[in-house]
Amino acid sequence: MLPDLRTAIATVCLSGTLDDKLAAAAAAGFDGVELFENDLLADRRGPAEIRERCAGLGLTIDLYQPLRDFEAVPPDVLARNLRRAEHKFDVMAELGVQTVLVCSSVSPDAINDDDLAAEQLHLLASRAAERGLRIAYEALAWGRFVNGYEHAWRIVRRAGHPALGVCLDSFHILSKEDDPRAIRAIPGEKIFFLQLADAPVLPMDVLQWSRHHRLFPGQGDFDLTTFTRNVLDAGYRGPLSLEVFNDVFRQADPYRAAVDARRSLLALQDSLGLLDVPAAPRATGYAFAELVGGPDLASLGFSRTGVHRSKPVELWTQGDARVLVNAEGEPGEIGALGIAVPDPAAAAQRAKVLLAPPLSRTAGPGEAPLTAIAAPDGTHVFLCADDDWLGDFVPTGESAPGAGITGIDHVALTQPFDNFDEATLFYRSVLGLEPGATAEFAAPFGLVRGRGVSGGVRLTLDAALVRRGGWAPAVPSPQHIAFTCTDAVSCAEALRQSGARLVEIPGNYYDDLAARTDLPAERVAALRARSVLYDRDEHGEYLHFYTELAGARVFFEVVQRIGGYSGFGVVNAPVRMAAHHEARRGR
Ligand SMILES: O=C(O)c1ccc(O)c(O)c1
Ligand SMILES: [Mg+2]
Repeated sequence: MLPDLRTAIATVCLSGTLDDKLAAAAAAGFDGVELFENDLLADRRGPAEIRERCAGLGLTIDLYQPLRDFEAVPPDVLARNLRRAEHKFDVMAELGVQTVLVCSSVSPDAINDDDLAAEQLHLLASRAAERGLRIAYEALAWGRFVNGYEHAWRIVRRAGHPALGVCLDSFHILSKEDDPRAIRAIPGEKIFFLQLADAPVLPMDVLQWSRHHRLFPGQGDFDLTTFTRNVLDAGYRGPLSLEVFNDVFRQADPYRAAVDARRSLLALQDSLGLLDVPAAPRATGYAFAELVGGPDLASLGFSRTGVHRSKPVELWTQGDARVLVNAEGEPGEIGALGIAVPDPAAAAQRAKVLLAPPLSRTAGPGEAPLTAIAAPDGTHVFLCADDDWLGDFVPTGESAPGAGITGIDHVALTQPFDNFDEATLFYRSVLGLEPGATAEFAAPFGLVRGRGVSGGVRLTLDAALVRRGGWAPAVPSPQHIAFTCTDAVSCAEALRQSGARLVEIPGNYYDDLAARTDLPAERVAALRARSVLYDRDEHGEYLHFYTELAGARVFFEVVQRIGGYSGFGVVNAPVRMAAHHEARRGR
């Protein structure tokens, strides 16, 4: 039997007043909350009223937090701390919450003495037990003397009180690279609470890292699956609770952030085998990419091979590259992606369980029923079987010779910065695309962060880290479709001949390329003559070139992968961005 674990979220994760947070947590389907003390203090309602409000929303209060700087102090400080704790116990009784979090002391009053810490926590636990309450002791990674979970557990064991246990927080444990396997040595009933947070690995001060950069599970670099499995192996059956301090989430619409949060726990439960959901689809490629408005595809060698039976949509093809051009909507952006999956119904069921917003679509008579969901950036994602959907297009019989484009390599979707991590988790959990390393590069208008996600299809997500003032272009950053070819130099040559508008790359780029690589001079000359960019990694090479902007928000790339090159030519992005800006402004 799979344990049916409850899910909770700390109110500190979400934006707004306490009521905004509670309503959002309930709407996203959480079972409970960790009530952060400051959220209570700022609320006009008394604890009993807040308890009622939570009950009305179907939420339990699973933890009251935090009680700070309690243990291992001189007698006069202890007396003050007990008085403070008694007051909190009164509040907890009214709130109907049983467990309070005590985080390891950071106080200058604290003494480095485990026996004293154990003795004072024992005293606190016995006061709590008199009221039917319990104490969960958590090692903060920056605790003055106690900053590792094994140390906190030693103190709890030494104290030996049934109302005293540990709270395990994945951030404090994984940020220090502590081995989570030792968690299995803790009896499950002594793990009173489990807090989950992911984070990008950042070599920085751990307190700052924790307070600004935590992420929901699946969005960062930590292995939450192995971590949580260890906790469950120990016998813990309490809630899976998110405690994520993040500057962006704290300003985001709490309803949206709560859904993102809940999706992260559903995906984690799935990775642990605890969720009844179809496995992530194994995408087999792009069925199509859909552009809104009409950029010129003929000059790229595409043929208009079909027109939709009932909608103002044309099908343009070249090799296996299929682009739909939709006449309806804001011109010049990527409106939709068609992803080919072996079992669209199963993929749709998974998307539903993982809270992907469904899009209602009307299929005309005889047309293929396609499931579509909305990605966080608004892109419509169609889950397609084989080529069924092609039957919705009436063939035109048109066929141009083509320019050597053979398929779709990747689609690059620019994200609003605030949705970057949400988008990564969406594509990862709903579609089973694995994120690659995050790269940052200096573009003409500031730092850009980018990340590929891939598995059967490749996508890149990028976002400007900040956008301020009126100097940077007001138009949203462009998106692009990258096509594959087998010979980038000859493809660029052919497209140039046929009048395609390709980006011209400055000579400085090639001078530098010759200086930093061992490429033969003729090869550099051939790249230079056609403005083809170059990159390589330990697996292979990447040759690529770009079209000018073909609408307000879109351009095309053509790429040739040689060997097992797995990147996206990110090093070359700033050169391309400068060229696009120049063209937009009028050289
Ligand atoms: O940053 C903090 O102070 C803090 C408080 C409570 C926690 O559970 C925690 O992990 C961190
Ligand atoms: Mg914590």
